[in-house]
Amino acid sequence: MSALGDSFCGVELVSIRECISTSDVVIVAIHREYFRSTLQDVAHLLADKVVVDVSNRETLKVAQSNAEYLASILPGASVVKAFNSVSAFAMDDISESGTSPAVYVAGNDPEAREKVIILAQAMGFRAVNLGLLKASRWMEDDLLSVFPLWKMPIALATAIFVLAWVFVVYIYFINRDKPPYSWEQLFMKVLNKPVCMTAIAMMALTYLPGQLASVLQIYYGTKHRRFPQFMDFWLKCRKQMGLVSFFLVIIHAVLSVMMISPTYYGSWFHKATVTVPANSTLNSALVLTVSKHWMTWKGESACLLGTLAFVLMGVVAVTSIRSVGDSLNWSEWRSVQSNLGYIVLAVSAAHATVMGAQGWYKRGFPKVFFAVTFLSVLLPFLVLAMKLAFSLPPLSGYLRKIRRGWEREGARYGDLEGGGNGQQAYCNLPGSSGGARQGNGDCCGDNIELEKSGSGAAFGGNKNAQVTF
Ligand SMILES: NC(=O)C1=CN([C@@H]2O[C@H](COP(=O)(O)OP(=O)(O)OC[C@H]3O[C@@H](n4cnc5c(N)ncnc54)[C@H](OP(=O)(O)O)[C@@H]3O)[C@@H](O)[C@H]2O)C=CC1
Ligand SMILES: [Fe+3]
Repeated sequence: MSALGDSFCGVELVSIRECISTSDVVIVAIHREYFRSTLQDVAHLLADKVVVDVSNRETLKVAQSNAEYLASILPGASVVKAFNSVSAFAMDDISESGTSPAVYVAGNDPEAREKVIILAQAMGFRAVNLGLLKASRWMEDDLLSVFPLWKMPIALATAIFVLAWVFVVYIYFINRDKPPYSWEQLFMKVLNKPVCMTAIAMMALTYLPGQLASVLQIYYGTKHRRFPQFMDFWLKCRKQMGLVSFFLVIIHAVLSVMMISPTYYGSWFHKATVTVPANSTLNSALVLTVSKHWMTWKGESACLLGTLAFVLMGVVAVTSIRSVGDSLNWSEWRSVQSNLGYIVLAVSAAHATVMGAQGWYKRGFPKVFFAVTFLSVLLPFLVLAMKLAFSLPPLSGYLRKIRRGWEREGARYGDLEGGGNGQQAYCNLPGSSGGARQGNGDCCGDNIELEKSGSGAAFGGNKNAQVTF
């Protein structure tokens, strides 16, 4: 061993027994399958020591985490789960990167946990105390799931897009004797419509669960009841849904700008007409100069509203980046994520309304339901109407009371332990909405107390995701 030790850059190589006898904190850096064979003979030596499990699993959702399994092999030791989310590369890199990655720490013995937190901080990491060892299940699961919060928003956006595309093709190509567009326009002009419909629908769906949560809180008469599981998940995905919407808005804006011309947007431009007098006799060639293709009020206002929506949505999206969000205080973050978010939704709906309103009037009921712009604004206006209703008395005051802990007589508590996201055992998990029981009903997080475990504002996810208590 001493011969080998020279090649370990000053790290002393000793036997397991010697290592244990000379250390207060022992880091077990072996794979789970070797825990028992390696450690059961020295379990008595590890009694009263802090044993750190850094291992990871290969399968999701097991009844017992690696750390809990280790604790069962070492009953006398204080097992703490930590460092499993930090790769060997990150360990090496931390001194140069200038950043401090998070190390999550969980263990049943608070003193042992504190020791490991101090150790992690001394190594340059940002330690996050996750509480009891049960949280190690989440710590191990988390590394195995790939973009868990993106799957639903992307699947939903794809489904809406496909439906919208089929609808657009039907109303413009199949349901018309003389299609208004050529098949050559399928790639931009026609495609841009379902893109726009999907973008605005996703934007509305980002803010809808916050409003539905308000409905549920009023119905329950208390905030101390979990939301249904799908609501909890929906609330958690709002950031991803908002970003999916933003990416679609970028595509819509670029496609629209490329097509802006009287040929593509006839009603946005004044017609340039040349009148040849009926009795004129032309002795020379007639020269027609067609100019003055400036936009009508409709074209200009639609462009203005579209640009405003795009830029403001960019601001909301940028503040959803954690490092940017962290630089804002609570009020600033809330103003952007909630108030500005609803303004973006309203401006986007106004953009589509300006473009379509004349057409809706001409079509009349029920043909108006075949108008792309009309269908696009239904959901946004529903969400905005709900937001308005919950922001005005008497509902605003009633909701505020509920969110500050007041409970209606005969409040519907439901099954407190059922539902939720199954993560309630470890309430302060990063990125979790902490179970829907305290889930913040409102996108805007009207209630700061809720934010500790609440789901934060719509787009930004959970501002206080890293809060530990
Ligand atoms: N590598 C990484 O970036 C990260 C790793 N982890 C976790 O750390 C642990 C170690 O990972 P890593 O170092 O990459 O893996 P390695 O395979 O490189 O190392 C495994 C270690 O386990 C020992 N070992 C192998 N077989 C046995 C056995 N039969 N009995 C006893 N000990 C044995 C090895 O000892 P020997 O040298 O004598 O063969 C070696 O020290 C794993 O649980 C992993 O999940 C966690 C986060 C990041
Ligand atoms: Fe548009």
